[in-house]
Amino acid sequence: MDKKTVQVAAGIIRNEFGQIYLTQRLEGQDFAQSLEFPGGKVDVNETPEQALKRELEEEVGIVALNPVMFEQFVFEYPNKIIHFYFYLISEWIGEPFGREGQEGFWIEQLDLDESQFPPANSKLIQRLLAEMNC
Ligand SMILES: Nc1nc2c([nH]c(=O)n2[C@H]2C[C@H](O)[C@@H](COP(=O)(O)OP(=O)(O)OP(=O)(O)O)O2)c(=O)[nH]1
Ligand SMILES: [Mg+2]
Repeated sequence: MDKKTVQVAAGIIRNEFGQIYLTQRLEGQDFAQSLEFPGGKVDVNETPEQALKRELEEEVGIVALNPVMFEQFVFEYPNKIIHFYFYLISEWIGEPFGREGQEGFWIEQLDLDESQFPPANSKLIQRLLAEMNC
């Protein structure tokens, strides 16, 4: 059977101190306990940016302002293919929190650790780390 392809939009929420807001995936979700950039699947009739804004309200309770496309890529998992849209969010309304009961916290960009994320995130994490080393 062909693998299904889904689109996922997620936000790299970065504050004025250069810290990034991460959440931890919940038990029962795929990649449970992995860290993630908040976000989720793009619904039908939705653009990735609309999905991003909806997911960030639902998951971490913020209204994202002026999201900037950071990276898009396709990653093939054993059971599905995901087209990712990662946006950088530097402006928002509200204070992010784990609105669905998940853990959430701020981390220094330099302290990102790809081993704590799902495999699809590796290159993105490397890019964010490299930004800090130039
Ligand atoms: N949000 C997010 N998802 C990621 C990241 N890395 C990664 O591989 N994923 C995968 C995990 C999931 O298979 C998929 C995102 O789907 P999701 O479970 O967040 O979707 P959703 O919020 O719409 O949740 P649901 O309603 O389907 O439960 O992308 C990431 O950094 N952020
Ligand atoms: Mg999600």
